[in-house]
Amino acid sequence: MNSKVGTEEQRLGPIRDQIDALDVQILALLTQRAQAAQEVGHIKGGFSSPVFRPERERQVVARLQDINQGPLLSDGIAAIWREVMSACRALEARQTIAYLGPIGTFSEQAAQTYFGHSILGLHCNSLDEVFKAVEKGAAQFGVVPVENSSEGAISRTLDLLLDSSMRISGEVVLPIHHHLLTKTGKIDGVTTVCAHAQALAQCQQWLSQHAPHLKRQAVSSNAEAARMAASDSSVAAIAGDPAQLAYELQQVATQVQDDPHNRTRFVVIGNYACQATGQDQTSLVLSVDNQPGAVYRLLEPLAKHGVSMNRFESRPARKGTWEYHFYIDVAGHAEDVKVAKALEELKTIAAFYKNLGSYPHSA
Ligand SMILES: C=C(O[C@@H]1C=C(C(=O)O)C=C[C@H]1O)C(=O)O
Repeated sequence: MNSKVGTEEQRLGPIRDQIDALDVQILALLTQRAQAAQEVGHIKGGFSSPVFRPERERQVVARLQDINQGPLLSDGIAAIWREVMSACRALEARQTIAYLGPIGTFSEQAAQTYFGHSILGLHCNSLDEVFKAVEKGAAQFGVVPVENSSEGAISRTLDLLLDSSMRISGEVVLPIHHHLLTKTGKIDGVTTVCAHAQALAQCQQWLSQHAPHLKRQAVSSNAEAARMAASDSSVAAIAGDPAQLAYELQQVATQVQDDPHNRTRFVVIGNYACQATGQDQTSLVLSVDNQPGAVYRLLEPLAKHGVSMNRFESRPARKGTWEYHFYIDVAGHAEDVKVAKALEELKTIAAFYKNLGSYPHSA
């Protein structure tokens, strides 16, 4: 039979029938999966154990990516199962996730990318509020930005991580593309460009070159800037796709961030201690006495035990002296043998030592 015979509709018809039949089978299997998740929920309920197990979800996805033979791509498998697990998890108990609001922030996108869409979002006005919401139990987890590839560390998050009792249980990296947005897509009559201070900094060269006459005003979030632009025709916002969609704005200019590869790393904070997956990272805060060679000695145990360092960041200790806290991410879980040995030695060397948590590393 010549498969090229017939009109487009005639040829698509049987394939669509096949897809419809497959969807019914997928739904039947998803229903069984959801029932199994409900059973897990009942058992966990009896033991009062946590609903969300990031390391288990990581393993579910990794195993499927491993056996996948295509044509679905690995990213596609991750995206599909993220939502499947999110919906199944919500049957155990819908998780409340705190992040910097309002609707349309990159933090919201990060939360949805990490937890899927079957969550309750708790919109906070500041990073401090996100930490408070999780600390007092109003949310099970929070999602906060920790570093940007153009602008470096989000210092408020680093300070809050140091002071709070929350631990890190996950991370998610998002590409950050900013647009210049107004209600009409035109710039006439606009006098002020609003955005979060971080976004203004990430777009400063573009603004100086293309819109030097606009007054730059920092506001609490890019989404807040978008909300303002939607109601005030003298305001343009710098914000991303989620905010543009949420506030029905038009692009005056697309991708105005100075670095086309601009990315932000977010961490998931909560009370949960992740078990090892074999692909983990551990975040530490350390300080040393102000002596020659102190930082060198601090890093020696890592080198000695073959533990690689993924990040090294310093931040003033805020004591009025020239002392610093070092935020160090190392590869591996704190319970991996070589990491455990290195950390034991680090503890004896460091003037201050805090383990922020071990969690599945986002590749
Ligand atoms: C089903 C479980 O609970 C949650 C849902 C999961 C899923 O749908 O695969 C996996 C881990 C948990 O976040 C479990 O703990 O196994």
